[in-house]
Amino acid sequence: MVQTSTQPEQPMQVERKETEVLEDVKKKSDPTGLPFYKLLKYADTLDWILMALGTIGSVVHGMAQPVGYLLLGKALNAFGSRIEDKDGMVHALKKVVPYVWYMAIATFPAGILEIGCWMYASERQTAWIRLEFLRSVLRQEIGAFANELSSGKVIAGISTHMSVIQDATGEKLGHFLSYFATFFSGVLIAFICSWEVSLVTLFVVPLILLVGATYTKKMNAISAAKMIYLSEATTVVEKTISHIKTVFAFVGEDLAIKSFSDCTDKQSVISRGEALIKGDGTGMFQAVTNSRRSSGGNVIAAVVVTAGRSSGGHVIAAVMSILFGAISITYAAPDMQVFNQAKAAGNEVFKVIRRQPTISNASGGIVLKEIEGNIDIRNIHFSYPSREDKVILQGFTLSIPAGKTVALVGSSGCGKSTVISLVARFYDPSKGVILIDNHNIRDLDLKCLRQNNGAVSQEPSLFAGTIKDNLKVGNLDADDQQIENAAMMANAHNFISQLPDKYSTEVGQRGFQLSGGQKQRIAIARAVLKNPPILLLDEATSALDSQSEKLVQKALEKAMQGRTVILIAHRLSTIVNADEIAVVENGQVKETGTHSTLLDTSKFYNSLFNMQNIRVVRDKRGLSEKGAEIEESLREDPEQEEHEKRLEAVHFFRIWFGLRRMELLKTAIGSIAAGLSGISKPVFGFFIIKIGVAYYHKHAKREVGWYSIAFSLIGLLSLVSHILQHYYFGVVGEKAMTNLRKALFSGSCHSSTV
Ligand SMILES: Nc1ncnc2c1ncn2[C@@H]1O[C@H](COP(=O)(O)OP(=O)(O)OP(=O)(O)O)[C@@H](O)[C@H]1O
Repeated sequence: MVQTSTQPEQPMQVERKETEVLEDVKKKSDPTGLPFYKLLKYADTLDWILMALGTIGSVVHGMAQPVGYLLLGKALNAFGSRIEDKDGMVHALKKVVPYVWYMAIATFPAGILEIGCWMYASERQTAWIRLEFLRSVLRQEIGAFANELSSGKVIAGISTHMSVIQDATGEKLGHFLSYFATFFSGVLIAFICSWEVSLVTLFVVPLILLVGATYTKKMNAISAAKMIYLSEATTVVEKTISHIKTVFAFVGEDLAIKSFSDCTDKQSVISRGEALIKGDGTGMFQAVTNSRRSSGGNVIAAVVVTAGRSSGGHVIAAVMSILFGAISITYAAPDMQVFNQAKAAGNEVFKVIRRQPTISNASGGIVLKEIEGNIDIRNIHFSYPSREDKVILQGFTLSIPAGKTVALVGSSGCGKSTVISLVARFYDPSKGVILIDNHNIRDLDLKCLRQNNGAVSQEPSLFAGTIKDNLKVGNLDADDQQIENAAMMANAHNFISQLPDKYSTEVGQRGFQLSGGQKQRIAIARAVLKNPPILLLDEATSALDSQSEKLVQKALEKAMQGRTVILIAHRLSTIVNADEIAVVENGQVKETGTHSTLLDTSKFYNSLFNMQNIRVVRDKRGLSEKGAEIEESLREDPEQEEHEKRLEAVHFFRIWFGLRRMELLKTAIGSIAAGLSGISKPVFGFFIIKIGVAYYHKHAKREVGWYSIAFSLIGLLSLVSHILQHYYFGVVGEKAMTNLRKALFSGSCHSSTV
């Protein structure tokens, strides 16, 4: 059973076994990803300059640490070699102190350059990628949106994926370079201080790289899969919210939450693996670097010092520079994870950017100055790309002379709307041609074709914004008078004038705050404002009551005058005046004629007419539009606001209270482990100083040996604590996120019913 917010106390049972999900991961993830440099594809000259400055900042910032160890080594020498001579010690220290100041002064602007330049450059580049992504999405053919470009994928692409790319190509890249600068400058300084000790210490580096490579490979696959599951979860949310009324009407909240939970559960399973790999990886890094600090390396250092080949301070500087250089590479490991995520995200995003639409709306093709509106549909065969086996049109032929109105009738699903989609060239037929003014529409410029088509569809689609914004979609240059005239023609002006803000009234997401009939009248007004020679009306009056329908019908008749119209309507009253009516059956035009001729010749048309005469009598009883309905829906409810605030608070606390006792125990263990990991660092520092000073003592080798054993034990403890810290916090963090997502999602699903 899947946990929902209504049953938060029930344990989440992950139905899929871990192996099953990881198999899925292998199938879904593209192990190659996108080469990282391709993420910088949109960098212009200014970006490259910013990145160069950022690199300088990162390198200087990164070098500060080993330079600091060098200075520490020099200070230790000043102490160690002049323990009895205080004046000499102070004199030697005075030589070192100015360099400490220089270093401090240099790191300040370096830090600013590192963060500022990288962040600004990545911000600029992702703005371009976002734009290209959106351009590409809007260039695609309609068919692509059924599958490849689902709304969830597009939203995840433009938001989640983009912020991962921005993070990786900005701040994280700066940090990454800084860590590597620490490593390389550390190695250089170490060799200058003592090449013998450096060589021994360097043995640790291949091990670190091996651990790093294994870690990166595993994280790669996981990052890609997480992206996919995140997109899936986003799609579920988008689908539910965009059809929230239907979800409520069919009590589909629990089903929606279950689908969402399935996605987040898969993500949880992956995240558990991720946390383990992260813990193992970080712990191994620590173990490998600490292994060098153990007895063997330090004893060799003691030999070098007692043999007089180097000073104690320089040996300490050499060891610390290489080790902390290697540790800084371990700090770069989480950045590498972000790079992997960015490569996976980039892969998804650039796939969309590179996608070539089968019907391109990029300029090209014949631009007709004026379209008369003769439409000739010849022997069209068509099936939808997502269901190629189901043939919708097979030999559909119809001629519509300019200025005439042809109505299509036929049983539901026979392909009437499909014909309209083909005339607007949302799809291309597999066989046959559609000619407009004797030009194959494939040869016409797509924008020109669509600018000359005005469509009002079965489901009028309005954008969030004002009524005026929505009307202006038809003609961006229209003035207020033209807008009002179009609204009058569509019988929309009256109800718009009664709204509180008239034409400036917000219609809400997808016109949520308007009734179906009002939305449809705005869509008609929008098409009228466009003033196209060809009108495609697909059930344009379907959402209107009989009284409004009559008024709109009159308006449409006016609007249809002088234009070529393809009209689809189930209500015959809408089509009786059409110049020609075509009866569609089995993807073909079976009969044509006027209303009166078809009543005699077509059995289908005749029975449709008789059926509707009965219904019209019934319909008349119940239908009436409530003018005040909208004002009511536009009014804000203070109690609702208060309730929402309370819900917000509840959902926030639910993130933590939703965690069961086991998770709290894990948090406690993770916290203790994190505390130990943190403590281990100053303890290491303490022993390093102890070892450094021991080099100057009589029994240097023995003392250094003991300290080194203590060092190894702390190293082991640090390994275990890092693994536990990352694993438990990773698991609990993911659980808390899952709880939050579910609480938010179920909150929005249930909010109207609570
Ligand atoms: N985007 C799509 N992908 C796959 N199949 C589709 C798509 N749109 C419609 N169809 C299918 O194509 C067939 C014809 O649909 P169409 O909308 O053209 O029918 P219609 O005659 O306009 O129906 P109605 O009168 O109910 O609106 C239907 O079987 C429908 O399921």
